[in-house]
Amino acid sequence: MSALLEVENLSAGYGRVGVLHGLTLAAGHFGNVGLFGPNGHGKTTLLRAVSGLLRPTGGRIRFAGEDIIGRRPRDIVALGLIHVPQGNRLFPNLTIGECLTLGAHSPHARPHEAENREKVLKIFPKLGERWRQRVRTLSGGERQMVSIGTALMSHPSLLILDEPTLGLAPKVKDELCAAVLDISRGGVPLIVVEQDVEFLLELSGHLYLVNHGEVAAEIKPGESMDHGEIMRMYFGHERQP
Ligand SMILES: Nc1ncnc2c1ncn2[C@@H]1O[C@H](COP(=O)(O)OP(=O)(O)OP(=O)(O)O)[C@@H](O)[C@H]1O
Repeated sequence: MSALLEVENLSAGYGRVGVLHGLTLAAGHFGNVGLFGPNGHGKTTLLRAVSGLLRPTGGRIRFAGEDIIGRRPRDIVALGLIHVPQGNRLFPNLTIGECLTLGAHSPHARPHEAENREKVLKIFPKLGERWRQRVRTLSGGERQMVSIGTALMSHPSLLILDEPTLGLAPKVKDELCAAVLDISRGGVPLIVVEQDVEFLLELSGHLYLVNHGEVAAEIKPGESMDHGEIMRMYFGHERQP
């Protein structure tokens, strides 16, 4: 089966500082993909290049069979590749309802607005209960639900989540992880960056370790590496990142 997203020999960076050095990976052919690795080694840079927010200096990115390097982010969104970046990027004065409606703005998403709204409110019932509440008054966990809900309204064929549980309290994190698993069961393939490898293993059997701007290791479905083995690969010995 050919991959939905193919990244080949990708180089990218900021000014004269190179961050990605010939990174190659594929996603969307075995289901979900998990990315992990030390902080500052290029995961976010990779995702920004894939979604058109950063122009790579070399290599190829293909999505659904099309070369997407040089395309505008909004054209990449129109192809169904949706990226939820790290941190709070919502408009603070919009209500939850307005954010979700904005998510369905593109011509590709509009025909599916009602069906996607129903899905989002099933996954995150709280968003329906708080429909008219402004984003600036929401907790971190609730904002993350709005971000992911808005992305689902964009009718993704591949959804990228960059550290969706960053900075959340354990109980809220568990709720959000359960919602992400729910989304994946609904048939949308995911690429998820997370430091919590246990969660990534629950989500996917296909993981990439990104280190120094390259793929340092790939764990393919069926290789069934356990958490301890992955930690040894990561650190040379067993411990949490
Ligand atoms: N806008 C920017 N300008 C200059 N350097 C940047 C910029 N954004 C990121 N970098 C640098 O690029 C390198 C890779 O950062 P990146 O955010 O891709 O790493 P990461 O693996 O996603 O880390 P984390 O897990 O902490 O999010 C870091 O050294 C970072 O300081």
